[in-house]
Amino acid sequence: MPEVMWIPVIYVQTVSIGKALFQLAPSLLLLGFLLWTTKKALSGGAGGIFGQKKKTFKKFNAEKNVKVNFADVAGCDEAKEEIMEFVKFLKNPAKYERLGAKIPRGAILSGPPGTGKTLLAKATAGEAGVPFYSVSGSEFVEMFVGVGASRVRDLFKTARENAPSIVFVDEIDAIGKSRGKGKGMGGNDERENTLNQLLVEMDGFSTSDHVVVLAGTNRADVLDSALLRPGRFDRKIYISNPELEGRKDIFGVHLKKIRLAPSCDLDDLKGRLSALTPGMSGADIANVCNEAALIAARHNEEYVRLHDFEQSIERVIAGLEKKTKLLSPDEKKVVAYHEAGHAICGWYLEYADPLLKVSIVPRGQGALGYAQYLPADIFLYTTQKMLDRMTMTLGGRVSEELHFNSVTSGASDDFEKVTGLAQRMVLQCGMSPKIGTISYTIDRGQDMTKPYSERTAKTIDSEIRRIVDECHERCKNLLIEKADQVELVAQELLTKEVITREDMIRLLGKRPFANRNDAFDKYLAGKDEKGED
Ligand SMILES: Nc1ncnc2c1ncn2[C@@H]1O[C@H](COP(=O)(O)OP(=O)(O)OP(=O)(O)O)[C@@H](O)[C@H]1O
Ligand SMILES: [Zn+2]
Repeated sequence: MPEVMWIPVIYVQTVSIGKALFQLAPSLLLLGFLLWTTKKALSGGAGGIFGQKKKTFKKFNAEKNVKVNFADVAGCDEAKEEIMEFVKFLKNPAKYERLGAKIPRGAILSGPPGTGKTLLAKATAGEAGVPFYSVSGSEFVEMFVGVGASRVRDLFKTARENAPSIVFVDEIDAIGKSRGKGKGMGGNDERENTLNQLLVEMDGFSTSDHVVVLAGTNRADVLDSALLRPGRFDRKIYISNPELEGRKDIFGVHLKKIRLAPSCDLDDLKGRLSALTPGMSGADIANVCNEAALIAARHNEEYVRLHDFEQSIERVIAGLEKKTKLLSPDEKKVVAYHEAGHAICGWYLEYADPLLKVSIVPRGQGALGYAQYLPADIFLYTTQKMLDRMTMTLGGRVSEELHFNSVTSGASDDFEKVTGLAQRMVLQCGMSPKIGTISYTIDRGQDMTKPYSERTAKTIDSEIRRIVDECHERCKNLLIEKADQVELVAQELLTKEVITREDMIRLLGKRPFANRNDAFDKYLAGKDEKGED
C-alpha cells in the first residue's frame, strides 16, 4: 500500500537532514497524515457508492524502497548468479530490447523451508532498485468466490503501473497445484480461479511490460505444468540447505546484528558455529543468533558469548528434531562412505559422467546426500558406458558393505536405477547375447499377455541378474583396490560436508582418462562465458 508509506518516509528523511528538522518531525508527521487521509478519501471517492474503503483496501504487500540486497543473502551463490540475469534486465531493459532478446518472464525458487527464497526474491528487487509486490498463495485458499482472482488482477495492475518491478508469489503450490488434483474432497474452485487469473496475467504481458514474476515453493514437484510453460515461470532455481562454508557466511550476515565482545575473534566464532549446525537452514541460523542474544540478555550480560550460542544451538536443534530429521553422527558417517563410494567409482571408471559435486547435507524429501554429475549430452550409449554407469550407481551400497557390518535402506533409489538400466539392456537394446537383438518393450496396446515364453522369461531374468551381479562384483573389486582413496574422500566429506571436482583433484590427482575430461572442460568454459557480462 504505497499511501501508507508516506509517514515513515517523511520521518526518516528528517532524521537524516539534521537536528533542526528533527524537531519539526511531529508537525511534518501531522502534515503527512493529513495528506495521506485526503489522498485516501479522494481515491476512494472515485470508487463508487461504497466510498473509500472499498477501493483502497489492497491486500498485498508493497515495498517501494527495498533495503535488502545480495549481501544479506549468503550461502547460495549459484542461485544468486542465476537470478542476476533478472537484475541486469530490470536495471537496463533497453539494452536487451535493442538486441531483440526475450527475457524470461519469471522464475520458481524452490527448496526446503527457510533457505532464503523470499529473502533472495526481495534482494533481487533491492539490487535492481525496483519495487517489490508480494502475496502468499496460502492466503487465497480461504477466500470467497472472485476475491482471489480480483486480488491477483490488482496486484499485477499495480506492478505494471510501477514497472520495472518484481511480483513475488510465496507458497505458490497453494494455488498452483496440478489442476484436477485435490478436486472433490477439499477441492477448491477459488484456488483454480486464482491460478487461472495468474496465468492470464502472465500471458497478458507484452515484452515492453518490465515486470518479473518470482514464486517460492518447497513443493516444486506438485506444480501444475501449465505454470512452467515458456513465457511463464520458465526458470527453476533451486536453493538447498547450506553447506559448511555457506553456513559460515550466513552466520557472518546475522552476527553483524549481535553485540559480541570486542576480544571475540569473529572468524573463529563463525567456524565453530557453522561446525555445530549441520542441516540447519538460513532461517534456523538467524534463529540461533537471536536466541543467543536473548539468553545473554536474560543473564544480564554485556555481550553475547560462545556459551550463549552453544545453548541456543542446543535449543534450536531440539526444536528441529521434532519437526525434521537431522542426521546423527553415525548416520552421517554412513552417508559419507556411501557418497564417497559413488565418487570414487565415477573417478576411476572411464565412461562414468564427470563429477561436479558430492555432498552429505540432507536435501529434503528423503535424499540424505547426493553426488551431482555433469549431465551427459550423449544420445548413444555403448554397452561399456551403460555398465560403467551401473557400476558407479552401485558404488554407494558397495562402499557401505565394505565399511559397516550392516547395510542401510539408503540405496533403494540406486537399485531402482541399476535394475532399470539392466532391463533396458536386455529387453530393449539387444545387449544380452543370450536374448539377442529382439525388443520386448514394443507397445502392444490392450494386449497384456507376455510377448515371450516361460523359458525366455527365465533367461531374461537370469540375464538381468547376471549383468547386475557382474557390476556389483566389479564395483567391489574397484573399491577394495581404491580403499585408501575412499577413506580420503569420506574423511574430507565428514569435515567439509561437500566436495567439488577441484577437491577431488587435490586429493586423488588428475582423473586418469584425459579425453573423457574434454566434456567437462567444455562445460566449464561455457559456464564462464555465461557468467560474464
Ligand atoms: N541464505 C540466507 N542468508 C541469510 N539469511 C537467511 C538465508 N536464508 C534464510 N535466512 C534468514 O531466514 C529468514 C527467513 O528466510 P525466508 O523467509 O527467505 O525463507 P524461505 O525459503 O522463503 O522460507 P519458506 O519456504 O518457509 O517460506 C530470512 O529473513 C533471513 O533472516
Ligand atoms: Zn547412492
